[in-house]
Amino acid sequence: MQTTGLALHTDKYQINMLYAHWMNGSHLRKAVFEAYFRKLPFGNGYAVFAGLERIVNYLVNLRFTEEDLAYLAKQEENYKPEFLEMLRDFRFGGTLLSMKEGALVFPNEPLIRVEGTIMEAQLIETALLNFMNFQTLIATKASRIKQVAPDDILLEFGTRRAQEADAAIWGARAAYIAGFDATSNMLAGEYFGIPTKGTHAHSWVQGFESEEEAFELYAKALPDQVTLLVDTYDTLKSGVPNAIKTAKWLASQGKRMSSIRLDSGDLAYLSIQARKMLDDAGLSYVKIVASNDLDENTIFNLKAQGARIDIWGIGTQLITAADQPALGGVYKLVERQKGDTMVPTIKISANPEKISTPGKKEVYRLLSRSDKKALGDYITYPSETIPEERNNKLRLKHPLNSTLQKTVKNFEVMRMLEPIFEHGQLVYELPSLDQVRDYHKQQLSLFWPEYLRKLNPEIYRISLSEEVWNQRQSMIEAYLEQHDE
Ligand SMILES: Nc1ncnc2c1ncn2[C@@H]1O[C@H](COP(=O)(O)OP(=O)(O)OP(=O)(O)O)[C@@H](O)[C@H]1O
Ligand SMILES: O=P(O)(O)OC[C@H]1O[C@H](OP(=O)(O)OP(=O)(O)O)[C@H](O)[C@@H]1O
Ligand SMILES: O=C(O)c1cccnc1
Repeated sequence: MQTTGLALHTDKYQINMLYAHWMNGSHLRKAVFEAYFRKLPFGNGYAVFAGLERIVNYLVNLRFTEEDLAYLAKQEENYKPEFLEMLRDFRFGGTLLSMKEGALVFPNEPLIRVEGTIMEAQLIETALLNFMNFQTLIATKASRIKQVAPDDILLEFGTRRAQEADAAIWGARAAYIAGFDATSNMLAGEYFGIPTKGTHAHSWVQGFESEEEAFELYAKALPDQVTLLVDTYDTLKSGVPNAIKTAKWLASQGKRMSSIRLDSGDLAYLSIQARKMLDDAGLSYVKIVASNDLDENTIFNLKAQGARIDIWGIGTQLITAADQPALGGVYKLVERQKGDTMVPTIKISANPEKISTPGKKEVYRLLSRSDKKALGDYITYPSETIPEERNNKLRLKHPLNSTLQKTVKNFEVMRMLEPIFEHGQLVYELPSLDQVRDYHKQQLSLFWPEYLRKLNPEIYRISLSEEVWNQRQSMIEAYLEQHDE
């Protein structure tokens, strides 16, 4: 897993813009960018924010190596040597605020805010989105799977199908944040302390004269962790009976076999039959693991069919987010320096959903004082104050449609954007992975189940303060007036 030497993990257009700013003398002007996404993945009602640890590692180590500079010197753009000299001393000196990993997050709210020179804020766009988009996507997919099997054990098995090594490792971590229990990836276990689990493959069984012999040898070698894959030949006629023999032998040695694994066929039918066979043999403690292209929909269906599966091994569909393989997070300039002051900027688009919201912003989660449940997220300018007294009241405005309004009363506020870097100094202590998991659980507990269900969830409201809404509207109108023929 690469943590250094990532300065060129960026799009060429960023370097070209930095160069043009440098030529123009504007590279040290201040700028504020915000990262957000516009649409939730998988038709889910929320996303699970992840990627911050990777972003922090990247920013702490961000510098151009001699090899990077030599490579830049060879580009057809003919960057001047003085520019490359300036890059040699480059460090991230900006201020960054972010949602915490494990937070439930929603469309069109800032997830990360970066304030710094144009140079530093622009350079990092590509890597920051790369990390945030992938990890948030996988954490969200994992959270959907967790929603359908909240009390079962979930194992992440995706490495062989992941889009290369980093995706496997950070994907395993993202899945763990959202409630998976273990990963098969040993490197992810070593780096992050994620519990690791492993059974065996068909090749173990194929490698011996008989299935019975293979099971016996495996149990002898690893008597404390025996899970036998029972579908190499015939699950019910040979796999399960042979596993029962092995389990009984283990019991005679004072050991308990952990589980059997089903990896093909009708998993509902086979698990029900296998459960019965194990119970009849007095092996009710032996659990059933299932794998084979599973996702939240197959698991939900299998449960509806009464499948007796205790542990789910989930690979391809999770690690590649197969039903939606990208999260469309974007990074937009919201303020720029003009003379001695910062002014808001807007991006206009014919598509109203793509018009950005100007000015640097805060995100507050409003929680009902009576039941502590989330009422909506509220986006303000940092200078605004929110009424915090008892019986307080606030008018919420839909970001795109001013006629959609709602009044909320008697709420508490949770400030969502956490300071991570201040003028280049890391001011945030990265939590342990288990703290991130706990935070995610707390976040889930703030939401009514209507927002969390996997099919057609209730839409959670994100609202702009009156001030933000008016600023956005006046900039759109100013633009339209200017361009009115
Ligand atoms: N009872 C069931 N209801 C719904 N889906 C199921 C059920 N049992 C298995 N599945 C799913 O159906 C798909 C079956 O895939 P496929 O036909 O490729 O598997 P197979 O033929 O059983 O095994 P193999 O992987 O060896 O080809 C898998 O995604 C599996 O998880
Ligand atoms: O199905 P996934 O969710 O990706 O889970 C991981 C899969 O990887 C292994 O087999 P592999 O796919 O390598 O071979 P197989 O299809 O022949 O079982 C394992 O037996 C699972 O089926
Ligand atoms: O341990 C397992 O059973 C396993 C691990 C990765 C992929 N498939 C299965």
